[in-house]
Amino acid sequence: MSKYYIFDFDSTLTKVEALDVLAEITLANNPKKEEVINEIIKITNLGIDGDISFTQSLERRIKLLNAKRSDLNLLIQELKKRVSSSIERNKEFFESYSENIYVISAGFKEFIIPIVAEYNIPAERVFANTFEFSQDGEIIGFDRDNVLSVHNGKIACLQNLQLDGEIQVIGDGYSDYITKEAGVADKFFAYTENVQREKTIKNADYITPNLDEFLFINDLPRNISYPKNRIKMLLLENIHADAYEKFTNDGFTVETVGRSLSEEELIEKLQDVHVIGIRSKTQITKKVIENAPRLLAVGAFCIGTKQIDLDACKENGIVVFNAPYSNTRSVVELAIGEIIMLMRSVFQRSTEIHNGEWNKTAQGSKEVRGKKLGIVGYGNIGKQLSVLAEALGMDVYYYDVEDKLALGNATKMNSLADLLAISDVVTLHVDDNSLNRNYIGAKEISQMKDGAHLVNLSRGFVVDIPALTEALKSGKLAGAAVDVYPEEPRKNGDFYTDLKGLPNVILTPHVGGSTEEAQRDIADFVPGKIMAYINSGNTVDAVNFPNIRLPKQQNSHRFLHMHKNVSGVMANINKVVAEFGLNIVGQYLSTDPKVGYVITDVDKDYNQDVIQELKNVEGTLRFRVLY
Ligand SMILES: NC(=O)c1ccc[n+]([C@@H]2O[C@H](COP(=O)([O-])OP(=O)(O)OC[C@H]3O[C@@H](n4cnc5c(N)ncnc54)[C@H](O)[C@@H]3O)[C@@H](O)[C@H]2O)c1
Ligand SMILES: O=C(O)[C@H](O)COP(=O)(O)O
Repeated sequence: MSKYYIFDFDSTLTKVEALDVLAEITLANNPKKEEVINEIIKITNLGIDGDISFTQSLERRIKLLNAKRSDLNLLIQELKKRVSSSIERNKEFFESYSENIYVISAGFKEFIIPIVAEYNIPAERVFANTFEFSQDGEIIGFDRDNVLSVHNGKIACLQNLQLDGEIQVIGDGYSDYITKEAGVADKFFAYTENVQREKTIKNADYITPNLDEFLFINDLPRNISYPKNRIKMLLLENIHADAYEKFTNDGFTVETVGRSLSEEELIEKLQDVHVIGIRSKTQITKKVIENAPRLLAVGAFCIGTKQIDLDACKENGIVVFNAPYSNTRSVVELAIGEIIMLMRSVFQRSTEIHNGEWNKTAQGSKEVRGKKLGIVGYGNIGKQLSVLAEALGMDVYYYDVEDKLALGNATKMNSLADLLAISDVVTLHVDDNSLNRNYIGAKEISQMKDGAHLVNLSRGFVVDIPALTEALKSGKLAGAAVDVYPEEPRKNGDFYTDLKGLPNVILTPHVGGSTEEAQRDIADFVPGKIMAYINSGNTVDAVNFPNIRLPKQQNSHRFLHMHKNVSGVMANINKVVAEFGLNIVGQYLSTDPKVGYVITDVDKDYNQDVIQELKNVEGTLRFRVLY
């Protein structure tokens, strides 16, 4: 049986209502422009929702528009720029199915025909109103004999067409969904790419957030193999709103949760999730990974990735990304601030005055200039801190397990003990490697100068808290600043640490990287990496997977094959490809000792059975097709 696809024009094929755009043009120099445009939009919506008769809505708008024939040229130019994105990228469908596509609109042929002509829809398959012009070219009305100029005109139009086959109507408003109710359409698709109208959605057989989804449901030729709206993302722990916006703007479906989830909660939530975004609290364990059937990628919207079982991800073909640089400056600035606050006992003085006590004293209050700063861990944060601390006049010393080049005048120390012995302030910036558990304990503290200060902005488990508490109580250490704790709560609320109430101890709730700048930057960086992977297979900057930067896909289908790095897999993949006679236009491979990632670009025409055969290759972890 033939199928006919009946498209609405305004807000479906185009992002906008054409008469609203015409109003923008004709009222450009009118001082009451905003007022009139709002009135026109109000009338348009009343008509679309069926709250006033369509003829009434048309009459009222045309009067307010005050447009001329010459304005239509500008309108057409404008509308060409505002064709719906997913319509634009699926020209192939319109070209191959032209005979089955009709545009039925309560808009006007004068601007619809030139727009849809570019999509291979000829004028004879466009059903719409026509304007009436005065002798000097003013739009003064419309052809009232046209069925589309009256209420429920689309029903009459479809009846007159007498199409023999299944009729699918795609549109965004009342006049579209009513065709199904009237029995002249078999299916109604609510098109929500540009507007989401409650009533339209309620009356739909399917909701299609874009044309990709419509084409997917109908198994029609399309530009994207799998509609992005079907790819679900879950963002936890208050990830900056920019990330939500980036993903949704690209068409993905995104859910956000303001806190971290437990293992059980994660497993329940992840059943239909393709990408999860977390920060430092959420534990992505092996059990979570093994119970997340659709998971393709994990985004750590922070630096640390120890909360993620990277090996389990790798073994399941799940790619992990993080943001290694975005929040480093924020940590450094906090460290500098805390070092100064500690050495001046500012928090003690502040607490006293909050408690009603005036204690003006210089005792125990020192400048940082000329003092020795010991940086443990000379990585991205340690190095930046080194430069800033020197600018303040501090003598910088550092210790790192790796060979790290000294920046500025910093002095490299050969052992932790030597660094601890020389420093007035010791600041910890080691990575979240579990070997660093209790790295600074009673022994290390005893190696520090009497009256020194300790700052920990790295990970809570790096410092033995009972030992630190004891050293602060005994006066061995003059003060400490702690931002991270061995156990941190999943959400804001009650919290206890033994360090509570000790004088000259600055306690912050893991906010070293929590600045607007850092969070915004992370929300730009990580989604960029994730989308590059989901949309084109790139694994550049992945933390657990072979990194590969792929060339742009050119008129080809892309097979992404992740497999165990065991002998014979590549040979078997290429054997399958050869058996199916596929023409390879590009092939790229990257491996690490455990996994291989091979990307094969093939000509567009191929036997679909090859996909199952490639999935069956022994050692396959995951297989995706992109086009
Ligand atoms: N408080 C926060 O909000 C916050 C924000 C960002 C980063 N962090 C944490 O800060 C730490 C540093 O981050 P980074 O981006 O600079 O990491 P990085 O990986 O760039 O640098 C860490 C450095 O520590 C060194 N190192 C590791 N173990 C060591 C040891 N036992 N002794 C001496 N050196 C050792 C490494 O060789 C490396 O040079 C990480 O633990 C990170 O998770 C905390
Ligand atoms: O790993 C990090 O980047 C820091 O610990 C910050 O983590 P957060 O995003 O959970 O604050």
